[in-house]
Amino acid sequence: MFLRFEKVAKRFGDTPENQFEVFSDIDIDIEENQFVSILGPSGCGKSTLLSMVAGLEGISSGTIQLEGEDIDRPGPDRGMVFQQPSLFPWLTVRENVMFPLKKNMSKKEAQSRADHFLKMVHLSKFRSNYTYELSGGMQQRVAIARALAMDPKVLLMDEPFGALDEQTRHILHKELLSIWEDTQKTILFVTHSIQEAIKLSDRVIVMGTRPGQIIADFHVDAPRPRERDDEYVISLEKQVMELLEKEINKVLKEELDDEAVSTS
Ligand SMILES: Nc1ncnc2c1ncn2[C@@H]1O[C@H](COP(=O)(O)OP(=O)(O)OP(=O)(O)O)[C@@H](O)[C@H]1O
Repeated sequence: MFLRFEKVAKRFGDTPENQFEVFSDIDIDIEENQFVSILGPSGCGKSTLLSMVAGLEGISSGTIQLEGEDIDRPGPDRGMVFQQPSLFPWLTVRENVMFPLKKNMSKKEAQSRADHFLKMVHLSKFRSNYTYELSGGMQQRVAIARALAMDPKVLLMDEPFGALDEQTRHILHKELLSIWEDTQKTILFVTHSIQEAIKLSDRVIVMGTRPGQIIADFHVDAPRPRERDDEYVISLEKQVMELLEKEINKVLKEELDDEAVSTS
């Protein structure tokens, strides 16, 4: 299997008294080139799971393997895109994309690689601009180009379009799908949007909470581009919504109960 999660658990806290388990027994098998989204109520551990694949967060027990190798640290085979593009404002667009490349190749090679990926995200004209001169959507495209330029095997995206307006998000959905088709990357994509997950992905994994676990794994069996008024899409949206609503209500109820105890 290309990317395999086996009995993965995450606990925070360093003493038995303050330890809490975000999730346990997470098993997921992801094939190469698959586009997989992860949905779930706030706090169920979506970002933590992605950070563990990135090697930024330790694994408490279980294993995550990429092509049979245990993941235990960050590496160039995994590229991450966050909700905030986190670019260097003192560098130009091109220099931002070149930045992580310079360690492994000559300046000339890094430049030509950066230009290739800036073309892919339609930002060639802006390569000499500073990133603060760009809109939020354009900055996110720079972050995507930067992650792709490292030629990772897996692209990890944590709510990459969450802070963007609907129109920009729509454009970037189209761009991301076209990049995915061209580059054949495996994508793991965290989102809060059911529509976004169904529109983009081959699979939609739904996480529940308390305890964190996988409660559903939908294979989206519809050709792209997917229209929102397509009957299949509507029915899948409804199924996912019902599941998520139950989980969100569970979280709300626990939070209200906790509040009642702490104020009584
Ligand atoms: N470094 C940390 N130390 C302690 N607890 C943490 C740490 N990082 C995350 N948590 C906790 O772990 C749980 C899962 O957090 P995480 O951010 O992964 O959830 P999420 O599903 O991505 O949430 P959201 O949808 O709101 O972004 C939360 O209760 C959070 O408070």
